[in-house]
Amino acid sequence: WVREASLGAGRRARLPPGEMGWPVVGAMWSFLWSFKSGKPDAFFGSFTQRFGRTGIYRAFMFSSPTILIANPEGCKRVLTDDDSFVEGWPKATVTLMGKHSFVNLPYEEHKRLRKLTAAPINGFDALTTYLGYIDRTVVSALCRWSEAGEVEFLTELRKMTFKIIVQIFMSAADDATMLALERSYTDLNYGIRAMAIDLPGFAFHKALKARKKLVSVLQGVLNERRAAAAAKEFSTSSKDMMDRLIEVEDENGRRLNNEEIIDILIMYLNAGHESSGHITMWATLFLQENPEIFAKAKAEQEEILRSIPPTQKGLDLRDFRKMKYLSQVIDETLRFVNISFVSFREATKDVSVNGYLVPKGWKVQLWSRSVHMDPEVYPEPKKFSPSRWEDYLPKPGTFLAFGLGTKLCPGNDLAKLEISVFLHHFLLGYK
Ligand code: HEM
Repeated sequence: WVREASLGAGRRARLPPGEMGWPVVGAMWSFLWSFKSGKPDAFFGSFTQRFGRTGIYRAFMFSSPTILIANPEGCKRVLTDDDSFVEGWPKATVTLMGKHSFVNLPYEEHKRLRKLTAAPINGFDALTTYLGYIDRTVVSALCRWSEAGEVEFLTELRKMTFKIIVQIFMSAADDATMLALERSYTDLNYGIRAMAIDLPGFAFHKALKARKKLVSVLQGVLNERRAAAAAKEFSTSSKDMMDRLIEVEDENGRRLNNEEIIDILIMYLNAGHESSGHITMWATLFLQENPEIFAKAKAEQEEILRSIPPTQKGLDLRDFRKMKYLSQVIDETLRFVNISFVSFREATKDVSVNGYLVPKGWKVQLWSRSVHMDPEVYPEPKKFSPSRWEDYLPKPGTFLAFGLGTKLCPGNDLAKLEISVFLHHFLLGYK
């Protein structure tokens, strides 16, 4: 009531339907309960049931009055309007990713660092450079697991995708560094969407400790790099992302300090392995569970293998771009699993979205999960059906697996390539 009353009667009347829930916790219990109890759609579904299919509601979450949006037009409007909306992630996310990471940067600084870091990850040339390493890492992982008897699939996949992203960002990381980083990321991730309660027993408390470890490991690597640069011990091999971040200057000649570089690395290394590992796992399971889809995907891989000239060693990037059906399997997995189920923003001014008021200073949550599960957008949404993507170009705002606008995931093509390489080998040689 306190939050809403301060808006005044005129603005209050234009708010979307909804309720602010319990004092202090707002809708957090019901949000956490629905995910913890394996019913992730129950939370948003309860708003639709109680307040109608407006696709835009008000609630109190993560200690802030919040507008929840789950319709394609509303999501597109917010994600593409950088004047009216800035990042609005919960306190736990910003603290754990770091105040200099992309979840908290001013517009111009974000633009500059994004340009510097996105180009060397995506695009034809960059991906061609990484393909060989990805292929070798996948093949050796599959061989190792098949000899190991029983392995924990997701854990191993996360190790595999982590190895790839570490190679891209800090090429020379040794095994001990890699292991130390990877263990800490597991704890860090439990705290990222949690409430920021720094008391023993809470996920955020454990995650803060993990962040400290990550900072200390990355600080060590960074110190070594700077020392080597000072001693002019330049490596003759090509620059990795850490080198680029050390060398970049803004228009005034200012370079990034250690704190800034570490926050950017913590964010990229995390974003660059968690989701890819999960999506690879789910895509593999869906293929295994659906023999017809498996057979069709396998036939496509065999066809592509047959089409490569005998002089060509292995598949190149063009061959991966020919994998139409496999790409549909991956898109359907992204839609169906919704690993990045919600994005967070904050309104910098009063804005009208879908005819309702989003008040200045309020948080905005964009529920891509609910857009992907809306039967009016995707008929029979709970059916895993790769063929729904055949000759289908999603309208803007209807497929948000990688986001939209200036924050669109810079690793989208890299992620799809990693998943495709894995599924290629899995389909042809394993079950
Ligand atoms: C299947 C795998 C992946 C999924 C589903 C995914 C999903 C997303 C989504 C939805 C966003 C937008 C968040 C927003 O709007 O606020 C995002 C941003 C981001 N992703 Fe990914 N991502 C994946 C893989 C990757 C990889 C491989 C990398 C690194 C190379 C990466 C790095 C990032 C970064 C740095 C951002 C922040 C971009 C910015 O703020 O400008 N992601 N990702």
